[in-house]
Parts: sequence; C-alpha cells; structure tokens
Amino acid sequence: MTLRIAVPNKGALSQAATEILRESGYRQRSDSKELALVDSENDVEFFYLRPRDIALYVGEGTLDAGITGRDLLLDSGAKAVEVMNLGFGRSRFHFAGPIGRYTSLDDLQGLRIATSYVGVVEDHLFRHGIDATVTRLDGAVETSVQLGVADVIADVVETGSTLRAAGLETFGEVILDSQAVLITRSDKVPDDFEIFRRRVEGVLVARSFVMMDYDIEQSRLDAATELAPGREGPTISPLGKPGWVAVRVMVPRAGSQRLMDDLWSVGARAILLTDIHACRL
Ligand SMILES: Nc1ncnc2c1ncn2[C@@H]1O[C@H](COP(=O)(O)OP(=O)(O)OP(=O)(O)O)[C@@H](O)[C@H]1O
Ligand SMILES: O=P(O)(O)OC[C@H]1O[C@H](OP(=O)(O)OP(=O)(O)O)[C@H](O)[C@@H]1O
Ligand SMILES: [Mg+2]
Repeated sequence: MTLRIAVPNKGALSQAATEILRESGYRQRSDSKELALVDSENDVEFFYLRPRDIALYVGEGTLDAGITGRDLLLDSGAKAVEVMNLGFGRSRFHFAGPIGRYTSLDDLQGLRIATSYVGVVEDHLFRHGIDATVTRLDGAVETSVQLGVADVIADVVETGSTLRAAGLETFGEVILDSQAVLITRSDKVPDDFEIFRRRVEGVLVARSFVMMDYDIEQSRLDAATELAPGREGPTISPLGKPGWVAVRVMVPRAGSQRLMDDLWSVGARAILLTDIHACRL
C-alpha cells in the first residue's frame, strides 16, 4: 500500500521539510500551490497541509506519518507518536509581557493571556495551579498586548526579535523546547515506513558527520586513532610510501576543523574533509 505522508505546506517548517525529503530521494512538489504529490517510484504520496493540522491527520490514522513541530503536536493533543527529531524549526515556547512588568509564573494569576497554543498553555497553567484567562489568536500574538486584548502572551520565540519589536520580554521558565519532528500514527504503521524512516535518518546523520581522510606514519597511527576513533574503527589502507598508511574515518561535523589541526599536530598529512550526502549506518 502507498505510504501517505504529511508535509507542512507553508510557514517556518515548510522549506526545510521539503529539502530533507528531497535529499532522502523523494519527489517533492515544484509549485507551492500543489496540495498533494505522488512519488510512484517510491510508492509514497505526500500531502501538503498546515503544520498545525498535521498531528491531527496522523493521530487519527488518516495519514501514516508527517513532519510537524513538537509544540504543535503537544498543543493538538493528538495521539501521534514522535519518531525522530529533525534538527530544524528549533524554538522555545515562553510567556512574555511588557518589559520589566512580570518576573515569575505566579504573576500570571488572574491575567489575560493571548496565544495560538491554547492546549499547551492551559495544560501548563493547570499543572502549576494558576487561574488565568486564555484567549486564542491565530497569529501575530505579540501585538495583542499593545492593543489591550491581553496582559501577556505565550508564544514561540526563536531569535527574540519579534518580542523586542513589540516591547515585550520573556519571563518565567521555558514552557517547552520545540523543533521539527517526524511523527507516525499510534496504531498500525505500514511496514514501508521503516524504509522511509531510515532514509530520513541517513540524511540527518550525513548532515552531522563528515568523512576525513589523511596519511600518517604507521608509528603515529595510535595517537591519531585516539583523536578520531570513527564509528566502528578507521579504515586503514597501505600507502605507496614505505612505513605510511592512508586512513579514512567518519567524524562529527562539529569540531572537525579543530580535529584537522590536532591530527596535523600528531603527524597526519594530506588531511581531506568531505561531505557525506546520505548513508545507512
Ligand atoms: N521563527 C521561527 N523559528 C523557528 N521555528 C519556528 C519559528 N516560528 C515558528 N516556528 C515553528 O514552526 C512550527 C510552525 O509554525 P508556523 O509559524 O510555520 O505555523 P503557523 O504559525 O501555524 O503558521 P503561519 O505562521 O504561517 O500562520 C512550530 O513548530 C513553531 O515552533
Ligand atoms: O523570535 P523570532 O525569531 O522573532 O521568531 C518568533 C516569531 O516567529 C513566529 O511568527 P510567524 O512569522 O510564524 O507569524 P505568526 O505569529 O503569525 O505565526 C512566532 O509566532 C513568533 O512571532
Ligand atoms: Mg507562525
């Protein structure tokens, strides 16, 4: 049976979601007005939906899997299951109010809170025993305080520039840390999903690792291997130069420049770093 996957059709997650699917070898729409697309070669159909609705479709089992934000999944209360963090669309969910006015969660007692995430906010207030009025707005919630509709807001913060522009600041603890996640239906997931999952995972791993090649004198190999042990161990091949070997090892992308410096210091030469585009580990 064709695997049916939901993809954000617009907003902060849309482009990165399409990119990761393309890199995973799936056909993606070329026109942002297309509502669905069949990739017949891979037997997958993609549905382009509002990120906020995706958890609902997947939770109900109408679609097999989807990409959405963790915050939206929690807000929806849908019974979908998180399978994997996707590493983009990172944000924090916060209360915010006029600069200098509020400092802690207790200050919220009796206030009017505007948000697009009523589920997350009411749950948080309930768990902390706070009684406040929650008003649902569709977006641009930062403006609601200035316009007198609310005393504080609860919203997604990434860089904080939208808050600053509205003369607001966060207060209290972070309500939740979010990022894009791959979700599936909680009941029967089709067998084919495992291939899809592995492909996406392969792209994520490929993004966070690089391949490092270097030449080194056999006698110095242990010192170099200690710096870069690799996943299973380095691949070591003979080199045309007597007493030297060629080494290939997968290393985390983060810190790879420093690693090149350190490998050089222990005698590695001809150090090359290359991107990996996809993998199965
Ligand atoms: N500035 C941002 N940076 C990173 N992630 C963000 C940002 N804004 C929203 N997100 C995340 O993207 C997801 C969907 O938000 P998005 O803003 O795309 O949807 P929306 O608010 O329903 O739609 P729209 O803003 O298009 O009306 C959420 O998981 C949210 O945490
Ligand atoms: O901290 P920042 O980097 O400024 O990003 C956070 C802003 O981005 C999102 O808004 P979006 O553009 O999705 O508009 P919306 O509020 O209408 O959803 C979010 O709702 C915040 O307003
Ligand atoms: Mg938004």
